[in-house]
Amino acid sequence: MSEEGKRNWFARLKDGLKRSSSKLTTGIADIFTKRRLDDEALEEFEDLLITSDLGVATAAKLSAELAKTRFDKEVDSAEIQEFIADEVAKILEPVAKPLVIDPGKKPHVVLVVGVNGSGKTTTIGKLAKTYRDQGLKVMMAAGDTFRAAAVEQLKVWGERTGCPVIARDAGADAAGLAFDAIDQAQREGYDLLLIDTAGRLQNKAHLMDELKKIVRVIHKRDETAPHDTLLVLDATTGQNAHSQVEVFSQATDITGLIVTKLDGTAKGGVVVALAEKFAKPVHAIGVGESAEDLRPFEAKSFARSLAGLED
Ligand SMILES: Nc1nc2c(ncn2[C@@H]2O[C@H](COP(=O)(O)OP(=O)(O)OP(=O)(O)O)[C@@H](O)[C@H]2O)c(=O)[nH]1
Repeated sequence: MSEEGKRNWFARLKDGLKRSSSKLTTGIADIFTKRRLDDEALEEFEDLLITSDLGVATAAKLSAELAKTRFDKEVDSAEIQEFIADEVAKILEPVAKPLVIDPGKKPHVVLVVGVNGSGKTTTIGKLAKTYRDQGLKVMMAAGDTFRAAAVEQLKVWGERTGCPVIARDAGADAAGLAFDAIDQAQREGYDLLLIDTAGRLQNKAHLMDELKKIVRVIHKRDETAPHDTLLVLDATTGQNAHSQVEVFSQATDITGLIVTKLDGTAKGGVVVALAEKFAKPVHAIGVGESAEDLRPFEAKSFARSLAGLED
C-alpha cells in the first residue's frame, strides 16, 4: 500500500475508532491531570479500561503493569496513552493475522457465520472485492436462504465486484446450496468460494445444528473444506461478542474473526478483550459500509487509534 494509501487508511481507522478512543482519552485526561500514581488512581484507571470494554483480565493486567514501573511517580495523560498503545499492541500482535488464501485449493472455501445483522453479507462483498482486486477468481454463494433480501443483497455485491453469485430460491436448503457451489467452483476453476449463511443467534440450538449440517455437507464435497470458517462480529454488541465466540466455536471450527462496525461504536475495546480471552486470529476489521471499509487488522495501528494517538 502506498504511503498515501496507508495514511488514508489510518485516517479512516482513527476516524472509525473515534468514539472508542475519545471515551478512553477523555477518561485518561480526567484521571491523570498531573497526578501522582497512587492506589486510587490505579483503581480509576482499571475501572476506565473495563468500561471501555477491554475486559476485566486486560484491565487488571495493564493496571499491574503500570504500577510496576510508575507507582508513586508523577504521570500525565500523554504517557498513559502511549503506555496503553504499547500494552494493547502486545496483546493484539499474536492475533493480527491476514486471511491467507491457498492457491493450491481450487477453490479455497471460506464459510462466513454470525448473528443476524452482524455484517456477514457486506463483509463477504468486501472480501470478494479485496481478492478479486488481487487477481483471484472469486465466487460467492448466497447461503442465507432464509432471508430473501439477503440473496438480492449478495447479488448486488456480485454486480459491484464482478464476481458470480450462486443462489437458490428463498427457503432452499443451505447445505445443498453450499455443496452445489463447491461443485461448480471446482468445475470452473475458481480460486476462492465465499459462502454466506443466515444470521443465527447463538442461543438457538436448532440453528447451530443447521450450521453443523452445512459443514458436514461441505466436507462431503471436499473433506478439507471449509478451509476457513469466519465469525463476523458486530463491535457495537460489546460484551455479547464473548458468548458469540464461545457458542459458535462449539458448533463449528471458527478459524478467525472479522470485527465490523467499529466506526459506529464506543466499544472497539472489545477486540482487545476477545484477543486476551480467545486468542482467535482477527483477519480484518470493518469501519464503514463501502467495499473499501474492510482492511487487514494491524495491531499497532489499531492500538494507537484506540489510545487516541497518531500512527
Ligand atoms: N457502519 C457500518 N455498517 C456496516 C459495517 N458492516 C456492515 N454494516 C451494515 O450493517 C447492516 C447489516 O449488514 P449485513 O451484511 O446485511 O449483515 P448480515 O450479517 O448479512 O445480516 P443477516 O443476513 O440479517 O444476518 C447493513 O446495513 C450493512 O451496511 C461496518 O463495518 N460499518
